[in-house]
Amino acid sequence: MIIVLWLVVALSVIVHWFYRVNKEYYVLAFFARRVKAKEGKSLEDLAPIATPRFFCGNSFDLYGKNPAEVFQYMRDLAKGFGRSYLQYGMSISHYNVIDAHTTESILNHPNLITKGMAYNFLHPFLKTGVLTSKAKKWHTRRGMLTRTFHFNILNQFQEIFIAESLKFVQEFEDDEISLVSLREPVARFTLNSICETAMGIRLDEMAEKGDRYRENFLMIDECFIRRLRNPLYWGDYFYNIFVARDYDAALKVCHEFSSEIIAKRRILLETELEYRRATQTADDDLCVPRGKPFAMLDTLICAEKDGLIDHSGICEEVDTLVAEGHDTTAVGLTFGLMNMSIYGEEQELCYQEIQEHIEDDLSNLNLNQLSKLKHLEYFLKETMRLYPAVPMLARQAVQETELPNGLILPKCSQINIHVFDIHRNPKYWDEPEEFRPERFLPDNCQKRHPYAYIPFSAGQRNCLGQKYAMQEMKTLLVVILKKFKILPVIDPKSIVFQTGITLRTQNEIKVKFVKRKVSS
Ligand code: HEM
Repeated sequence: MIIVLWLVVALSVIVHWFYRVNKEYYVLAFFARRVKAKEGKSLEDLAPIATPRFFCGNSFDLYGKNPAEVFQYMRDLAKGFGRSYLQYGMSISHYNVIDAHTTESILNHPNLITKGMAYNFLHPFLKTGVLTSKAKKWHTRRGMLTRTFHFNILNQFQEIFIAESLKFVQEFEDDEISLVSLREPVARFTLNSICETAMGIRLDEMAEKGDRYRENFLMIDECFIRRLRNPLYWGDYFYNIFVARDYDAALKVCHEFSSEIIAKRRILLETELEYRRATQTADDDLCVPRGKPFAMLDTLICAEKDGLIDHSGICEEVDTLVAEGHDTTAVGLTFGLMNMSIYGEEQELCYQEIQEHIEDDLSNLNLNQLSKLKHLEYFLKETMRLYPAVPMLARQAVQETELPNGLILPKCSQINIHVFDIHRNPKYWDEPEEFRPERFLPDNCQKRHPYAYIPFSAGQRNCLGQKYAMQEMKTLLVVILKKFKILPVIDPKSIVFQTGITLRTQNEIKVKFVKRKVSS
């Protein structure tokens, strides 16, 4: 009897304690500190909480799901709530944002510049380069790289984009009709382009190594999603014990590829600098581009000579630029070509515009001429609306942070900005699933919230390569459209998306290239 009494007392103490603690913490999610609402506001009105799948808050909601199911799960939550919502898992609160107003306040908030936890999953690959680094390191690296995306430098890259685009079409020129599975040739084009422009190295002699890099890059993508789905692998401890070794070989291939590029460029740059020293005038700065294309990598090597970065820092940035610079544009081009095939009338408009502004002899094609292709620009923008290469951005609160909407995020809160859902949110887009490039005519953009369209993110940590990306994508499309008519093979409704580092699909995206008749 006494034991039962003691048990009842102990139970009431626990329940009482549980209740008290639970006001601050979401106990079942392993003590996740709760998000609060500013006085006078209701938390439920500001952000509903997603119902957990298991008893530990939302910790295991993604567990056991395949990449397509993870993608669909996030879309279902966004559709179900129709507004930004909260989750609690593994002692952390997660704020999922699907509206433009909140996105604007987050991307411009001084406390929210640090990237979210998901970027830690990229550390074994990219370490802490500009994409993943924080605080002062990020600031220095960002400053260093920003100058390398200057208009004059991008204009010098045009010759390379044209040459690589011609190489791309050459593969299909012998046949009247080619059935093209886009992933491989498009990713080869974008990898060749980033290596030759930003790194100053042609992959011709390293073609086989480039192929292996791309294969192994996909393995790293698989590792990313494996960590995302299983919260036990969010931290490094269990990841290092149970998972890391499965990806050692893939990481080694990718790191060796970038190291070889750096070693080759060091030799080429030294030869170039020796020549410059011999012909130097009094006010010449050796490390400022003069006439010849100056690779972005050269800026980093020169900064190393000034003690601003070391060899491992250069490796981080090369890994980041090669990965980010080839994979994202490959996604954009794949969906761009798919949309050209599906929307024949839009393709024809782009083709007519190209014929009007761009000569068949492409040697004079430059940035000014590309800027005349307005319809092509709207076409690409609409493609990136429906198929954003980076479907989710993540940030974390380095300290307790109050947002303008009245939500108070505790320290370490994770913020996921679901670009995919914002881009299809009916609040900003009429019939969001429809492909309509005219949405981007200047008049049609005026009334839209500027953060309803953020394929390149926005604010301080926006994409450094967005002009580069548009230039590269437009050039390949110009060259392809001049040579081929593109016909559809797949129905866009059949596409099964997958979560990955960038937007992935379960199905192969294919089109048909039909040779255009040469007009006499
Ligand atoms: C269609 C092509 C591209 C898309 C859609 C895209 C998108 C993005 C987005 C959304 C971010 C922000 C990521 C975040 O906040 O977490 C980003 C960052 C970045 N992008 Fe891109 N990108 C593209 C192409 C490129 C290219 C070609 C390069 C380089 C040549 C590049 C270099 C970078 C870098 C260095 C960052 C990190 C910026 C920072 O954190 O300060 N991107 N990109």
